[in-house]
Amino acid sequence: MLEMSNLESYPPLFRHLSASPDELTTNNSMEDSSSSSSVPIPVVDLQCLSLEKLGEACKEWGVFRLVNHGIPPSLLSKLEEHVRMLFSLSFESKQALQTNPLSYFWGTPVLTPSGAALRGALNMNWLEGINVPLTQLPLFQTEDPRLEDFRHFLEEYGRHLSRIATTLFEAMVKNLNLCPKQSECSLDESTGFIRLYRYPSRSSVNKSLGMMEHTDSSLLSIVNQDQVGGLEIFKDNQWLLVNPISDTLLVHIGDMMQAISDDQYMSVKHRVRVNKQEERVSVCYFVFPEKGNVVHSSKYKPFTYTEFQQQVLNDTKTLGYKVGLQRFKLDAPV
Ligand SMILES: O=C(O)CCC(=O)C(=O)O
Ligand SMILES: [Fe+2]
Repeated sequence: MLEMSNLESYPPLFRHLSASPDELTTNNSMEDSSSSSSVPIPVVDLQCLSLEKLGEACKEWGVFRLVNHGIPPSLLSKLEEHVRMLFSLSFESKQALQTNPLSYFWGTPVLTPSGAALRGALNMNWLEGINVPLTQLPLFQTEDPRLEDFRHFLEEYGRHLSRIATTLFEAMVKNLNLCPKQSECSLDESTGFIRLYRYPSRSSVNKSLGMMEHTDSSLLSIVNQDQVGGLEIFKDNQWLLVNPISDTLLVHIGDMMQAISDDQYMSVKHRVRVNKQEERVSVCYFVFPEKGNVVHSSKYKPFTYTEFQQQVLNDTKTLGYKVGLQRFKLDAPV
């Protein structure tokens, strides 16, 4: 059940579903067991960056922990504090953020900006989020000093993330030894955006996903999760829990990076499990190729990120899920 004290901060549909748990019996195949033991996710040190270790992690796992990333721990904890504060605002106040460059969403936003296109409550992500396009953050005007502080923290965090993503991308391009045509497709810092998430706790339902399984469409995604945990990656046919480690970031290879690398790097499938007792927050950064850049690969038809994104949107609307890179395989049906 959602916390009573905080009830007015949740979207009305969540309050309703929480009161009648049977409606959210998902078909998300949560029966498969998930190991709660810590898994040996590779660790990459940004200060002493080894191309070999980085390459191995991207090829075998598609995900790694990043240490010595240069973000002060005090900034990370301030950010988490402010994310919690922001989500604890009333549902109406969060909806009002919509008028700023920020946008507030909940459930499964691709399908349902307003919650209208849900097929019952099946497959609904049990989360609320705030989308922050970093280049537009200076336009965020507020009279509320707490939100003003929040903007500053986000701006500072965004600068760190741009630096980290660029450093990692350049190292990956070196590690892959791409031919000039492949390396034409480059990371565009101005595409970077941050998503803040809150996954409400859900003690009354046994089987529930906060976010359904997916791969990210980005070049790289960088996740900063709190100590509650719940993020799982799919490897060797099983779901593995990614235990949170404080002051450590998690970097995912996205679909665009997989395509550029000729499938040498893997865009890792992942999902988020809801915690029964505690709500979880995370701060995720995504970055993409330059708009007009064509992805050239021996495995895929040439395509731009804009075309990819359009295809994902069409598939999500018509099929209810993302097909992803398979659509662009050289031998894919037209
Ligand atoms: O909240 C998380 O830890 C992961 C979120 C995620 O996978 C995404 O936004 O694509
Ligand atoms: Fe993701």
